[in-house]
Amino acid sequence: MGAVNVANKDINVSLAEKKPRVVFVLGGPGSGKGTQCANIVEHFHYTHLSAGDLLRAEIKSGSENGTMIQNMIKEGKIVPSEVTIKLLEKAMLESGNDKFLIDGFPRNEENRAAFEAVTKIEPEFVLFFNCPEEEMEKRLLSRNQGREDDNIETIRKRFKVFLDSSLPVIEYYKAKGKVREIEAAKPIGEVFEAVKVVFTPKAEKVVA
Ligand SMILES: Nc1ncnc2c1ncn2[C@@H]1O[C@H](COP(=O)(O)OP(=O)(O)O)[C@@H](O)[C@H]1O
Ligand SMILES: Nc1ccn([C@@H]2O[C@H](COP(=O)(O)OP(=O)(O)O)[C@@H](O)[C@H]2O)c(=O)n1
Ligand SMILES: [Mg+2]
Repeated sequence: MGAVNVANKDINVSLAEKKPRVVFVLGGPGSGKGTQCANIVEHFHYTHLSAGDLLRAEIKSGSENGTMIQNMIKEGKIVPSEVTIKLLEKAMLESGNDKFLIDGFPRNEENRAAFEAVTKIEPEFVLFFNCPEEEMEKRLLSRNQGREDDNIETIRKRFKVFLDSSLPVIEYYKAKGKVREIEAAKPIGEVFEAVKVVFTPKAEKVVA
């Protein structure tokens, strides 16, 4: 235990020193977070860290937390932030980059407060993909990535968790003027046009 704590403290200290730039990418399940993050990486050279992908990799790695994470994902529940934040911190340090898209995190108040307390990082802004449930449901049911949570029963639970726990986090950042909202129920290219505007520096926008 002692060694683990020392290692975590070191990670927190070196992340705080690096002061990475962070954009949180939020939106309901199937709103297009992962798809748009891939486009943003290509054009704006951020490193994409999906909390869900990191948790799924942790299950595959055979970690001692694997079974707990797998059960929570199957139920659409949010994994304790201690687990998710450790994975995010490790990935940030290993990447060597200094700007990150953190996709699917923070998903509840506990995620948000713990990340802030542990890393001392405030997001530059929050990119919020707003999409009607009906459209998200259609997309998830045809995603075809073999995910154990893309079935109608789990999807309904994830929608409820989004409304009850994740929307309040978006409201929290709205009150701070940090939310950049995108209408996500359009074709992928059109959504990305709106995303580009958010990421393009203001001076360049005037010239263009
Ligand atoms: N604008 C869009 N229009 C139609 N389908 C989309 C759009 N954006 C993403 N998709 C598809 O919807 C599914 C969910 O997208 P994904 O990016 O994985 O969303 P999220 O990460 O928010 O759950 C994927 O199969 C993806 O190809
Ligand atoms: N911050 C997070 C992100 C995801 N997760 C879990 O991982 C699942 C899938 O997350 P995801 O971001 O890959 O899902 P999508 O919104 O991309 O469809 C969630 O339903 C949660 O069970 C979590 O517990 N905590
Ligand atoms: Mg995703």
